[in-house]
Amino acid sequence: CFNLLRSNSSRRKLPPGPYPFPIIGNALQLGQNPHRSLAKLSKTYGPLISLKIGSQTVVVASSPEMAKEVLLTHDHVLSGRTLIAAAEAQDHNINSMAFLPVGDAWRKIRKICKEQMFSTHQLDISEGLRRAKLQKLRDYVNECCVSGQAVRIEQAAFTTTLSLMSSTLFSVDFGSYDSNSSTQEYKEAIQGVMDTVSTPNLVDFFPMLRMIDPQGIKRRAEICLEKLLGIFENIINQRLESRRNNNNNTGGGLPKEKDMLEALLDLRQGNDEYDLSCNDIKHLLFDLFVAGTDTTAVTTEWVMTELLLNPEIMSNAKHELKTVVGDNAEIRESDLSKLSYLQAVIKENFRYHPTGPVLVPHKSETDVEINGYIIPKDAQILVNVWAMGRESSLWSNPTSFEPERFLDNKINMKGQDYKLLPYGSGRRVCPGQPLAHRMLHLIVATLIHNFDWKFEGIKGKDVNREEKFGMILRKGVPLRAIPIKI
Ligand code: HEM
Repeated sequence: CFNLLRSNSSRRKLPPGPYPFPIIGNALQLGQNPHRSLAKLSKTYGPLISLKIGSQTVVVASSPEMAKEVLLTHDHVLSGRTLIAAAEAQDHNINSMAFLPVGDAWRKIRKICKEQMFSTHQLDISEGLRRAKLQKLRDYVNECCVSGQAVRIEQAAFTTTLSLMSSTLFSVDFGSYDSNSSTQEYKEAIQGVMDTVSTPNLVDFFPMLRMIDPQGIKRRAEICLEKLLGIFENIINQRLESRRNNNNNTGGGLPKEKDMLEALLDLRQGNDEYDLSCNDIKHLLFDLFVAGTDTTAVTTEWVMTELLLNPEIMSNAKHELKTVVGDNAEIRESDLSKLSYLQAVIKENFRYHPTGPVLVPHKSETDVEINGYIIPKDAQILVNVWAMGRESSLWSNPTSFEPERFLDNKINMKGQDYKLLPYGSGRRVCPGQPLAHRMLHLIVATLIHNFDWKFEGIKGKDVNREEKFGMILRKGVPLRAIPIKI
């Protein structure tokens, strides 16, 4: 009885929201597209709402003001992560930057990422590793031109990001455009991990089911994580071996790799502040690899879809590339800052098709008061950036793709403009953004500077903007397009 009274009184102070059904709470109200259902609910109940999913309280912020409250004003207590069963596979949760609570271990990894791995200096010295991989993309699309074959854009973008990421991280090329190659295996493992962390798991909402794992999600996660972590362990061991051999070779060994693994291993020497164990490095490579590959590939597919659906915008972007890059097939990373129209296209894409529609869920570490409402300790916090991108009070013609809206303003994507937050903001902001920015612009620029594109099939019939919800918002129907050599 005491508990009942308590839950009723705390319910009164919670942000408003639909009344929860017993046991399941509001689960059925979320449907296939929770980002859209939550956007609708926020129209009824306001920009800060609360729901119950099983035993979990979920709070959703859907306006720039509420996003700022969550990600800036109260960021220090709202930057936790809800522990989900899938993340416990291979003890990843206790080693992972993406799942560790904000504390010393997490801070150390973030500092290394910011200052050492994703610094402009480190990215500049690893540029050469990426250049050759874009040549491979051009070669592949050229072959498709010759054979008149359509390119499955998400597949090609995935292979390219896999190639760019594995080269940047440890100078091994995992990406091959040959459909029978091991690329498919990596893809399955990476997307397997993404699926296991995105699929709503009953266990996470009804903890008493933990032992049973009724959907088998934890078991699947164990398989995918074991596979990828095993690959990274081998790569680290081989690199340690070759560093030892190089040190023993007094006549000057092989030139040092310029990749991030080498930078991480160099840092360990006599530097406690940056000292990560091999186990830490293995889990870090895993996080970067999984968080960086699929996100960038899916975003590329959305950008290409919009460019194909909007021929005038495609033509403007091509014209800018011709002016800045000239007839060179190769786009240099130093060209990117001069491509303001292309940058506007990518921003507009993030507004319209944010890759993480509700960011990655945060968790409140204590009770917090926002706008007179209590966000209880351990609540899951979502920021519905998808809803903000479609809000007509924030954007004119929100359902129309208009990169021009970003040409005359200084809105950036670094987390300072709360109406455009594709990488989040505050303590948990995406650490890989500087690399993502380069990869994304390079892949799109390479595809459109060197080729014309036309839809396979009839425009409008086969190509649409249907979405498939998950931690990443995928295209419902994959884009296939036919390249034409310019
Ligand atoms: C289009 C590309 C990308 C997008 C849209 C994106 C977006 C995001 C978002 C929204 C978050 C969650 C922020 C939050 O919790 O509030 C995040 C976290 C993260 N991202 Fe990215 N990301 C991208 C690419 C990358 C790349 C290339 C890497 C690494 C190489 C990366 C590594 C990470 C990691 C490790 C986290 C978790 C950080 C933490 O919890 O402390 N991401 N990203």
